[in-house]
Amino acid sequence: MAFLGISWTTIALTAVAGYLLTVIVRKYLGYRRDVNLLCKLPGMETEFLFGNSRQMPDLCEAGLKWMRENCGLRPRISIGWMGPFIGMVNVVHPDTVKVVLKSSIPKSRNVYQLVESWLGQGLLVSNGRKWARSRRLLTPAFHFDILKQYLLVKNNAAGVLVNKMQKYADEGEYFEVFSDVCLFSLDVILQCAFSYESDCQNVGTNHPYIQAVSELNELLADRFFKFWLYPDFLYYLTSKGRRWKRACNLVHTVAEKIIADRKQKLDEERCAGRETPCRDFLGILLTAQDEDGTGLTPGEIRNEVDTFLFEGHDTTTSGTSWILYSIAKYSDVQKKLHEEIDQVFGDRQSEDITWEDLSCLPYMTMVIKESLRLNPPVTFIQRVTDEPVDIGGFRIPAATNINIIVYNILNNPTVWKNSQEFIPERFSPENTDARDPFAFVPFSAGPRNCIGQIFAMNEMKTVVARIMRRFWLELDPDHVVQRQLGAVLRSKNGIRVRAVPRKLR
Ligand code: HEM
Repeated sequence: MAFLGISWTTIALTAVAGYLLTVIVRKYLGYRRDVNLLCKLPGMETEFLFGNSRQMPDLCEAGLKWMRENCGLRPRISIGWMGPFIGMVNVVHPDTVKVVLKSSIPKSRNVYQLVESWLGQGLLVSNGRKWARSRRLLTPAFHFDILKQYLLVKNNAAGVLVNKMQKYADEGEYFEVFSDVCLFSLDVILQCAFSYESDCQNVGTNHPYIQAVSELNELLADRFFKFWLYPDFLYYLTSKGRRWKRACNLVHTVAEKIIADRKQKLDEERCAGRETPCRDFLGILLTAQDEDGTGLTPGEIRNEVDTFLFEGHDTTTSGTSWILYSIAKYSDVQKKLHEEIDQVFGDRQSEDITWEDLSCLPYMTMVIKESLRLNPPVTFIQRVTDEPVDIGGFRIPAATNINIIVYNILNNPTVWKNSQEFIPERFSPENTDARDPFAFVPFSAGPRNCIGQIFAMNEMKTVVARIMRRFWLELDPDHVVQRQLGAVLRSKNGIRVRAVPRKLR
């Protein structure tokens, strides 16, 4: 069969080829239009084929300096190119950050997919309706009444840390802060999230569950900067990918067992008519329900428990460690802190921090905020536009990655005068009032802000107050601390301090 002498097969193939060509041309024109829009943004010179991807000197002090310098040159918005084709918009000023954080622009798959095999579609990773439902069901777990009862856990865990520090102090030794603070934070979150008494502060890093979590953190930081290992199927072919899988399995098995045990207990209580309202995080997760009575599935509960463990442990470790570092570095700040603590404690014997104490520590709160500003645990957040959006006077096309560079926002020299100086008074009420709230975003802001912000602030205040009650901290003068970017901001070579009992000074 033929039409005007041309076979139907030829006609069909020509039509398909024409259609494909049209699609390709339209895609290309769309791509050119988007690139032209992005090219209007200020940016650094690019390198052939590599774009700007090879220009950051390192992930330590030199890299941070480079980030600050670039922010000084382009203090609102800029474009960076990963290779020749992928444009990334960087927002570093309250005016531009605000547009992104206040919106519902979703999280980018690029970065968050790396943790999906561990955390699943938990609160940190999910988007849209799934995220909104989880956020609504989980918010009651952070009600003040619940946070109040966590204070006992935090005090007990801080007591273990302080006693450890006492031993170092008795021997007059400098010790590395980060690892002990990490065990403390893990102890707190394991008890609060899982009701899991791990004794990890005494067992140390040998506990299999703790080893697996710290291995996952280490592997995540390593993979984060190796974008060629982003596809899971490639990563799992490597030995690190196989280690990641093993560690994920172990963490999931432990979490599932704890959840099952707790569920069984709840069922038994219910059958025996001894049911009491659930006041803790895991209990709330197990009993949370939508209006139609649907609760979270076992998989969803595990994802949330894993999410809170991850978000609630490494971040507070980083935050607390950098606070202790700043206190040890600035002796005038430390003196003022001691004065405030002494006033709050009066002649009380107990070293426990009460709920009321937490709101009577204004200077400590300023010190914590200033430390979070200079050394934010989370340095970077990523979103991807789902439709065109206007930011800072520029049209940003759909499907563009937006980097909210938290570190640069908090160190932006056009927003923070003498930005590299440690000045807690920046956060006094009179200095805060005039500042745009989106200038200070260590916990992010807007609908996807940190749900654990108050939990974290309470934890940091409690442990720092307990340490300040007993000790004077000094930095090891022979140890130069090197900051390092990763899943959180940590120290490449640790933070070494000496704790001197205050009564001996
Ligand atoms: C100093 C400590 C902390 C800092 C600096 C911090 C910072 C942040 C930041 C910047 C985000 C936004 C991340 C993004 O958009 O990708 C976030 C989200 C989140 N944080 Fe925190 N965080 C801290 C402690 C905690 C704690 C203790 C918990 C839990 C107990 C927690 C749970 C979460 C969760 C679940 C999210 C996702 C919220 C959502 O998307 O709805 N964080 N945190």
